[in-house]
Amino acid sequence: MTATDSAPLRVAIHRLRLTQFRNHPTLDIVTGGRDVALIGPNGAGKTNILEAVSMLAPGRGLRRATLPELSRAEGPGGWTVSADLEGAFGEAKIGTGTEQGEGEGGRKVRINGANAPSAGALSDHLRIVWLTPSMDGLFSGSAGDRRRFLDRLVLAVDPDHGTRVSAFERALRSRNRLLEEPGSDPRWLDAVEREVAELAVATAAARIDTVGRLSALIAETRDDDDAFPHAEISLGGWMEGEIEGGNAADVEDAYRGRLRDLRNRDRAAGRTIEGPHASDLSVGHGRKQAPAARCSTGEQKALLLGLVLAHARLVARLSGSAPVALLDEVSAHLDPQRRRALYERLQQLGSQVWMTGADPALFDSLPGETARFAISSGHAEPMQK
Ligand SMILES: Nc1ncnc2c1ncn2[C@@H]1O[C@H](COP(=O)(O)OP(=O)(O)OP(=O)(O)O)[C@@H](O)[C@H]1O
Repeated sequence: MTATDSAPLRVAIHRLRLTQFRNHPTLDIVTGGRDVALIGPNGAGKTNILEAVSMLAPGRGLRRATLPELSRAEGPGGWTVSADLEGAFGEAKIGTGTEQGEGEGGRKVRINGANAPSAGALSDHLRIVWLTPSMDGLFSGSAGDRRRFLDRLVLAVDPDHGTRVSAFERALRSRNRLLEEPGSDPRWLDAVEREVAELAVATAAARIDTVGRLSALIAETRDDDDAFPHAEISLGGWMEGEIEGGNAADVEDAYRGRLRDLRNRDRAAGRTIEGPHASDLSVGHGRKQAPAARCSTGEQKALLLGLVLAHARLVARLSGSAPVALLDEVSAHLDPQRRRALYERLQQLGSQVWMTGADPALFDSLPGETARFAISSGHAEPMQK
């Protein structure tokens, strides 16, 4: 850590309870605030537990599942996840879930026994970051996957971002529908385009803010001998360029003008072609001065880890508390030196780390005390080292 970082507070989950979540009818894990290793064969339900923890943050969780998908297929419908924490405000109890038959509606959130207005309130108590095998192809995959990855980074910093992006996507869908309707009233289109433009600029501005802060932190802490190479990141898109060079209200007006001018083209395409829903996060390998997509598989993995670590540090710096880090199957794909470097980095930050793996030996070289559990459907059996 640099001198500019005051030590972030460790916020740890001391006890996690699930009911009717994926393959777990019930589950009770007492961690004592230590790092956690979830060990078990394929299909035991390890990732499901990390996914349950990820629901203790705003947004859709680490698999982007719908709420009904989370409830146990053989169960009555509805699910809950709750946790006892020790952190920023001393002890806290937070929980979320859906009730039987209400899976399609919103999820409920409870904090210290009272209903909270939205999932955003969870961020006052806990921030969460994660790394999963599905993120491996991020740099060579679709721009949409990178946007969703970026939106997740923004959400961990700015809890309102999820609502903003959802509202923007809803407004875009309304515009696309209106364009399709023959003879739709242009005044309706004007009104919807005003909303689209406002939400588009707010979405792009929040992304630019996080990318700017993350780039600055990476530049400030960069070390060319690091096990995790530094990434060079930027956002590409018409609107992003305009916002960086000008003022948000002007960009909103300009975008509204473009939407009006391009109605016929968008009508023919059946969608709105331009806007932040078409932007891309570009990532380069700083030391090699090469686009990430052109790096080897191992280099891409190290780059992604470096990015996730830098983001965890940014979250800690901005919120004052270290995020809980969920690492799904990360150990199995790293050489022992990098594995150790990753844990040490997260420990320095103060993060409670939740890891999964099929082989207990993967966790033998971990510094610090780790609570190990043998996982099977509905059971978490404490294990000795
Ligand atoms: N809604 C659901 N209801 C019941 N079971 C489910 C539900 N969703 C997923 N499962 C089951 O959960 C199991 C997968 O759990 P999970 O992905 O957590 O496994 P894992 O222990 O991480 O395995 P791996 O090591 O292969 O990644 C599968 O057997 C799957 O069929």
